[in-house]
Order: sequence, then structure tokens, then C-alpha cells
Amino acid sequence: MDIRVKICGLSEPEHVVAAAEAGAAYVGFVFFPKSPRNVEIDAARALALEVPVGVAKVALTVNADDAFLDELTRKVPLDMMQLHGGESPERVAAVRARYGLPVMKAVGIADESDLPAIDAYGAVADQLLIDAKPPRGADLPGGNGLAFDWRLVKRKYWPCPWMLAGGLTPENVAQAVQMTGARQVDVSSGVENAPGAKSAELIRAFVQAAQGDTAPVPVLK
Ligand SMILES: O=C(O)c1ccccc1N[C@@H]1O[C@H](COP(=O)(O)O)[C@@H](O)[C@H]1O
Repeated sequence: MDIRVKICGLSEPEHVVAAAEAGAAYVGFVFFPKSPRNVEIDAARALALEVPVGVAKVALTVNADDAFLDELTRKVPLDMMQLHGGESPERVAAVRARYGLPVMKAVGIADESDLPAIDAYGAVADQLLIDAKPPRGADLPGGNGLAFDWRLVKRKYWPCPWMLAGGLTPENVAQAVQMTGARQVDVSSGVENAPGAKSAELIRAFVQAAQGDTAPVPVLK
């Protein structure tokens, strides 16, 4: 199955290479100091220069201001911006216009009441990333290894491409794809041995599981 995979939170060249060689379509760099995956701009530039042509380089930021994004986009060759904070639809549109890069807006969901936000962002973003809503008081708005109830997005239609995220692992990604119909998946903590410590072996296993034949799974009622 042609599933596009994003490996997020990379901070070591060997893991960038592992992701690209495994067949990831996107690699993500996290610019959020509270995250164990945070990278400095200069380090991200060096990593980005290792990424082969054809693999999209995504910068993940959380409520970043223009000053930060100006420096980031000036120094790091990027293909996409992922806004993973509480950015409003207006802010998404403004970032898109200011930098001329495709913008993927992350939306955290926990139940049906969170779904209308997806429609609002779908009207302004180039892509949507549908993630689990973080627990109240969590330090991180994503990257928590938490899955949401995949039935919430089963057979849903949005006007732009979307990516499934949240608690995905090599063990559950095939089932997640089959249940939701997602054509793109994103992972961070599910390919780590410890917070922020990526594993080349798990990266390969994740891409293979996402793209391989899906095993039969229980039908959702
Ligand atoms: O990965 C992080 O540290 C992070 C920090 C702040 C916002 C988002 C973050 N990660 C994104 O969250 C999703 C889900 O992560 P996980 O697979 O459940 O660990 C991930 O795909 C990243 O895009």
C-alpha cells in the first residue's frame, strides 16, 4: 500500500539517513525547547543538508513568533512547516503567506466535540495532522505517545491531505491505517528507545509495517 510516512523528532544524522533509506516521505525536526527532541537551528540546518532530494523536511514549531520563524526559514532549507500549538486559522494563513511554504496544522482530538476544529483548519492549511489531544497540564502538545480513538476519523473526508499521528508504533500502525483509511502517518516516540532517543531499527520496522501488507484486524463496530 502506498502509505506516506513521516518520522518526526530527528536529531542525529544516522537517524535521518535511516528514515530516508527506509522510505520515509517526510522527516521532522522539532523546535520546542521543552521537548526531548528539540534541536537548535544550526544543528537542524546540518541535519537538513543530509536529507536526500525527494524526502520532505518539516519544521515543527509550537506557537512560534515571526522572529523565530524568520531565522528558521532563513537558515534551514525546509519543505513544510508543521504548526503544533494553539495557532488560530488566521495565524496558519498568515504563516503560509509570509513564508511561501506549505503549512500542516496539527489538531489534537479526544472526542467528537474536537472534530469541528479540523474543518476550520482544513479550509486554510495545506495539510492536517490529526493527533491525540494532550493530557491536561502536559508539557508537550504532542509527542506524548498517546493514541486517540481511531473510530473518530474513520471514513472522514477533509478538503486537504491529512496525516494520522499519536501513539503510533511498528506494532499498531498497520491496524491504524486499516481502521482509519489514513494514507499518511506520523510517528515520534513510537520509534524511540527512550524519550528523544530514536532507534534506526524501530524506524525501519515502522516504515515497513506502515507500508507492508496489513494483517487482518478486528472490524470496528
Ligand atoms: O515530538 C515532540 O516532542 C513534539 C513536541 C511538541 C509538539 C509535537 C511533538 N510531536 C508530534 O506529535 C506527534 C505524535 O507524537 P507521538 O508519535 O505520539 O510521540 C508526532 O507525530 C509529532 O509530529
